[in-house]
Amino acid sequence: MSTTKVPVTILTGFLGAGKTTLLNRILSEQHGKRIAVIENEYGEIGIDQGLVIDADEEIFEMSNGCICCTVRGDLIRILGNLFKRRDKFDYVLVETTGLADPGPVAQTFFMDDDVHEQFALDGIVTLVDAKHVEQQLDHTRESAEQIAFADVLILNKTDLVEPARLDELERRVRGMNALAHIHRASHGEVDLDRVVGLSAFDLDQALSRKPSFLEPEYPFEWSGVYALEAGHYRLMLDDGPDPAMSLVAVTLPSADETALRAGAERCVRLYAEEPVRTQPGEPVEPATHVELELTEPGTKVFPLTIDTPGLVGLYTEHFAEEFNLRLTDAEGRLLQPVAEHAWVAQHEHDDTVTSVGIEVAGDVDANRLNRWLSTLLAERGIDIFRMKGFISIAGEAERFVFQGVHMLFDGRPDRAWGDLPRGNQLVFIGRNLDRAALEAGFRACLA
Ligand SMILES: Nc1nc2c(ncn2[C@@H]2O[C@H](COP(=O)(O)OP(=O)(O)OP(=O)(O)O)[C@@H](O)[C@H]2O)c(=O)[nH]1
Repeated sequence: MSTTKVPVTILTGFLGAGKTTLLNRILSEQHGKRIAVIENEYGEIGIDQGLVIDADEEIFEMSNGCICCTVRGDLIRILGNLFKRRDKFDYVLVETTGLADPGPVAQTFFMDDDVHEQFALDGIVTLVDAKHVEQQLDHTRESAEQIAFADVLILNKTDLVEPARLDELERRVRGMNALAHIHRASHGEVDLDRVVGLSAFDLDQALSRKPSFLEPEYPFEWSGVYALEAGHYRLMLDDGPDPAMSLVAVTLPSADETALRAGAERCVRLYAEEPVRTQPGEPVEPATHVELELTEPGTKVFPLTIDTPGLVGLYTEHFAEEFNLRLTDAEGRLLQPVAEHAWVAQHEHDDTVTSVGIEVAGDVDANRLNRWLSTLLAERGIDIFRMKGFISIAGEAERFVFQGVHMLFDGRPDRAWGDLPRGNQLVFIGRNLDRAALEAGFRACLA
C-alpha cells in the first residue's frame, strides 16, 4: 500500500452559494481524477444527494445535523472506511453544510492520529454567492468565518451582478482574507486545478488567523472521573434546562490530563453514533452514547453497573451542576469525583436558524404553488435562506426539482416518476420559520 497521504479538499460556502453546482461540474468533467465525495447536509430531509448527479465517484453522506457537533466523530469514521479502499480514488472532497464553520472540519485532519497519518488537508475552498453575500455577512457569522478560513475563494454567480459591484465585492472579501487565491465564476465554472491538488492549506497560517485553531471543540461540556468498585450505582439528575442530555461512560487508565484527553477523543467518536434513548430506571450502558430522557419532573435515577473495579469517566453534554448530577453507591452514599474537567464546547448555535421539512403525498397545482411561493418569498425572503425540494405537479410526468436562495427561485423537470410513488419533499432553512404556516401553505397548493 502506498504511504503517500490522500489529499482532501474542503468545500464550504453559505447556503445556496453553489457548492453542489460546483461539485456536479467536477464530477461530470473528464479530468481523469478519481474523487470520493463526502457530503454533509443540514435539513430535516436529505435532498442534496438527490441533487448531485449520478457519477462513478463514490458519495458518502454524513449524518444529518449540525456539522460542528458530530462532525469529528462522523468524519473520522467515514475517512477510516474510505481509507480501506484507497486504491479506488485519488482525492477526497468534503462538502460541508452551508451553515458550517469550516474550523472543526479542518481540525479533524490534525487532531486525530489515524486521519493525520492517512490524509492531508489540501485546501479549503469557499464559494461566495456574489448576489447575496453582503446580506449574509450582515446577518450571520458563518459566512465571514468561511471566507476568513479559505485558501481559495470563488466569487460565484457573477452573471447576476454588475462588474463594478464585483470589483467592490472582491475588495471587501480581500479585506477579510488577504492570502486566499480569488477566482470569479458563474455556475461554478472553474478549472478543477484551481480547486484540488493545490497543497494550499498551511497550518501556521491557520493558526495565525485563529490561534485557537487546534483547540478541539467537543460535543460535551464536562467530565467527572469516579473510582468505583464492582457493584451497582445510581446516577441521579434533578430538573435542568433541557428535556434530555447525552452522556458517555468510559473506563479510564488514570485520572490525569492525558488519560482524560484520550478518553475525550474516544467519546467524540461515540457521540457521533445514534444515541440509545434511556428512560429513568433504565440502565446506563457503558461505552455507549446514551441520551438520558429527563422530561419527568423531579429526581431521575439511572442505574449503572460496574463489573471491573477501576476509574470511570462520565462525559456529559452539559455541566453536572446544571442538573445537579450526582452518583451514589447502592447504599445511597454520595460519591465525589476524583477528577473533573471542563471542555470547550462546540460553538454557540443560533437557535433562530432552523430547518422545516415537509413531506406530503399527492399532486400539486402549479399555479397555486407559484402564487404561494411568490407571496411567501416577497414577504419572508430575507429570512428564508434556502429552500429546495422535489415536487409532483399535477399532469406532469416528470418530477419537478426546485431551488431557492432568498428571493431567487428556479426549478426544472427532472427524471420521470415512472413507477416511483409521486409525492413532495421540501426543505426550508431560515430564521424564525413558522412550521405550521409553511405546512398549511403548502397543503393548500395540493390539486
Ligand atoms: N444565476 C446563477 N445561479 C447559480 C449559480 N450557481 C448556482 N446557482 C443556482 O443557485 C442555487 C443554489 O446552488 P447550489 O449549488 O445548490 O448551492 P449549495 O451551496 O450547494 O446550496 P446548499 O447545499 O443549500 O448550501 C441553484 O438554484 C443553482 O442553480 C450561478 O453562478 N449563477
